[in-house]
Amino acid sequence: MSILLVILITICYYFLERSWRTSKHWQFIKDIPCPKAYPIIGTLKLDDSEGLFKRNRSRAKQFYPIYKLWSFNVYFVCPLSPEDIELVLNNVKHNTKSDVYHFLHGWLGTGLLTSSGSKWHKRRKILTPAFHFSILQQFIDIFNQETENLVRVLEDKCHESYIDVVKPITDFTLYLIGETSLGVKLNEGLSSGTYKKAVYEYGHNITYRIVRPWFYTDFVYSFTTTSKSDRAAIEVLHDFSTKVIKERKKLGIPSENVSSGSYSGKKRLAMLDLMLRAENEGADIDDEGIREEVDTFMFEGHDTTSMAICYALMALANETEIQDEIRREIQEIVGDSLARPTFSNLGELRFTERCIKECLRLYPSVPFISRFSGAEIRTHTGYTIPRGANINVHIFDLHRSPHVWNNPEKFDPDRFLPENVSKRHPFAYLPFSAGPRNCIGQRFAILEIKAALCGILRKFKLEAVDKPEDMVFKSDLVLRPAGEIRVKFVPREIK
Ligand code: HEM
Repeated sequence: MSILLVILITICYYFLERSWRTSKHWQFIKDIPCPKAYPIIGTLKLDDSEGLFKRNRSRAKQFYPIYKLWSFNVYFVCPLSPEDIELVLNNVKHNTKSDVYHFLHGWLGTGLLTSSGSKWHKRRKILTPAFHFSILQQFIDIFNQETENLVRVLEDKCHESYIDVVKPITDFTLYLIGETSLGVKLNEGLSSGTYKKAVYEYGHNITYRIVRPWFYTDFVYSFTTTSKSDRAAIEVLHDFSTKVIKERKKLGIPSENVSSGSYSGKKRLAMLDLMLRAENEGADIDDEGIREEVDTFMFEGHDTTSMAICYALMALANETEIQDEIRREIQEIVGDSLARPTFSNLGELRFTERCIKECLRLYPSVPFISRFSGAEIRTHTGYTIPRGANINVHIFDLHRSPHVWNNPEKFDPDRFLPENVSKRHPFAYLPFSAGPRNCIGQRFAILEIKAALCGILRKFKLEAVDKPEDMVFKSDLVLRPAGEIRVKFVPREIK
């Protein structure tokens, strides 16, 4: 019996391997370099999230400018040079997200981040006005108010030898996205702690699934304990977003105040209000669609900025001169009093902005994105990526590539002086991605990070506890640390 089973398995293996090796896809990608591969399982490694993060970094070093990964009949091509990445991101033909985004559908449905085709196009058109300059300007008071609340939380804890900044900063960014884009106070009655826990759980499970191609099919995956934990997380996440929408609806559908240049020519509204009014006016969005976008924006709008601020605090604690220079700029533009920065003050903080850009280079909150090629791509390195390929863009590797950046590990905000930017390839720096599917919230994010740094650096001197070279990351939906992000906060005398 067991001999028969071995023969059967061997025959299956033989035919699987043969059909993959003779497939059209393999003919295109076979010459693209790849790590050591075995029959059938290919380059498969059952890494945990820390291991996967580390392994991807060493693959990028070893295989610049391009490599592939494959296992069974699933494969990913990973271009690493700005020239090849531009071919992928700057072409509407490759606008569709790859197979791995499918793992987010249970939570985010097909909202703006995960949708494609005409659905994505219509939603992007509805939502773009929610990030207009005039809307951001209206948010400045909320940014300042929440920053003051955050500073109070840090003051309460600053006698300790360090603060793990992840919790207070994530609360800050979550409350901020709630109050601005969603128009709801998340710190009042809604339990954001369970929401954050569910986000971590879901992200963790995605890495587990990514490295196991036999779980790419929903049916097979649905029998796993990880899938059970996904379902529990989704229940919490959807319960939270449903309550947010309910809270907002209690305040009534936004009125039809006439003004120009916005969705259907009316007054500019923040994200959730805009969608509620769009639904009310018969636009192509229903309750389910609104929930998808609330889930998408609540996640994209808080976890990304939270990580950006946390790493910025850690990096600046290790760069005392640069920290002082930012403080001098804030003092000059906003003043040394407790005066709240205005919208235009924040715009004028040019050195601070260069530092934020440098933080996002070294610590891109979204370290990895992925696309589905809608047409053949002839790379600059002479390979052809076939139509229908999953293409991974590792932003983290691009930003730390010695082929692209001099002394890439060094913190140097001067890289973002206009004269230096103009010497670089436009796709060398992509914290917010680029092309038609770039980040819709990037101006919001920069403004938020500036407001937070302005409030914190005026009140505290940051001292290093964790060093950049000691940071251990894990593969997740955002650039998450494996442990804490520790910074010492020393109160300053403010005149
Ligand atoms: C430092 C902060 C942020 C970073 C680094 C960041 C980065 C990115 C990146 C790299 C993408 C492309 C994702 C992909 O192609 O799969 C993206 C898309 C997106 N981001 Fe952000 N993001 C940030 C903040 C925000 C904020 C504050 C919001 C909302 C308020 C937001 C909402 C979105 C949405 C909805 C998309 C999908 C856009 C589309 O496909 O049309 N992001 N972001």
